[in-house]
Amino acid sequence: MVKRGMLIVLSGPSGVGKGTVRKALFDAGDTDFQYSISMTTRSPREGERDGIDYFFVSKEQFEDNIQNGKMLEYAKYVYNYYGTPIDYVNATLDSGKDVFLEIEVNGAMQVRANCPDAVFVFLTPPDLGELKHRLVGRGTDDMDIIEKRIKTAVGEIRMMRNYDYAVVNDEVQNAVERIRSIIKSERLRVTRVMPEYEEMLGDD
Ligand SMILES: Nc1ncnc2c1ncn2[C@@H]1O[C@H](COP(=O)(O)OP(=O)(O)OP(=O)(O)O)[C@@H](O)[C@H]1O
Ligand SMILES: Nc1nc2c(ncn2[C@@H]2O[C@H](COP(=O)(O)O)[C@@H](O)[C@H]2O)c(=O)[nH]1
Repeated sequence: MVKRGMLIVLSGPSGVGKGTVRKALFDAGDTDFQYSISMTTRSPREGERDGIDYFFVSKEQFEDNIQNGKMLEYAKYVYNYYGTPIDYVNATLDSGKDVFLEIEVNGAMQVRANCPDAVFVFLTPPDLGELKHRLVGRGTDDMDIIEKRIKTAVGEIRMMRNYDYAVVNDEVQNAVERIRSIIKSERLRVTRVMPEYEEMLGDD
């Protein structure tokens, strides 16, 4: 029987650096996670491509997907829907591959309720001043949206207590190393390793 893959969920406020850290981790090439592309009703930013950065859909299409049970989780975040298509995640985990989700906190808590074996990592900024600096520096959002994202961030950081691990993104490489060591120890979790021994020992 194929051993089901590991599901890792990376959350943290907008602008903390989730995408940057995830790309650095993937680019290093020593982990083999499959990135789950999210669906959103947000308009594409300059340079973003449909089916690569997100699946960009209308509000009606997104709500249809919710009604038809096609989302593993979803949330409304600063005027738009964001969510994880369920079929890709299930098919990939069933094939034995590991899956990486990069999502906000309300969606992550839905995953927590439905996927107890998943690993939950919260990426934190060194402080709120630095978070704002990163959001402004990224140059993708108007100032009123940035203010809303910062305001939302305060509540999101309070949710950190519901995660398994907290990782500070001070330097990208440090954050990557911390996540790498979390993955390494999670692979040794007894509940993940035990089924192999149960198979080896048989029924007695
Ligand atoms: N450790 C870091 N030090 C300084 N700048 C960083 C660091 N990590 C990321 N950044 C910068 O912060 C900005 C936001 O990063 P990124 O887009 O990866 O955040 P995010 O958490 O994925 O945001 P969102 O949730 O909105 O997609 C980018 O300009 C990125 O280059
Ligand atoms: N609950 C979910 N949140 C998601 C998903 N994909 C992205 N996100 C989060 O939304 C905000 C805003 O993203 P942005 O691209 O507009 O900056 C950010 O926190 C993302 O992590 C998802 O599938 N589900």
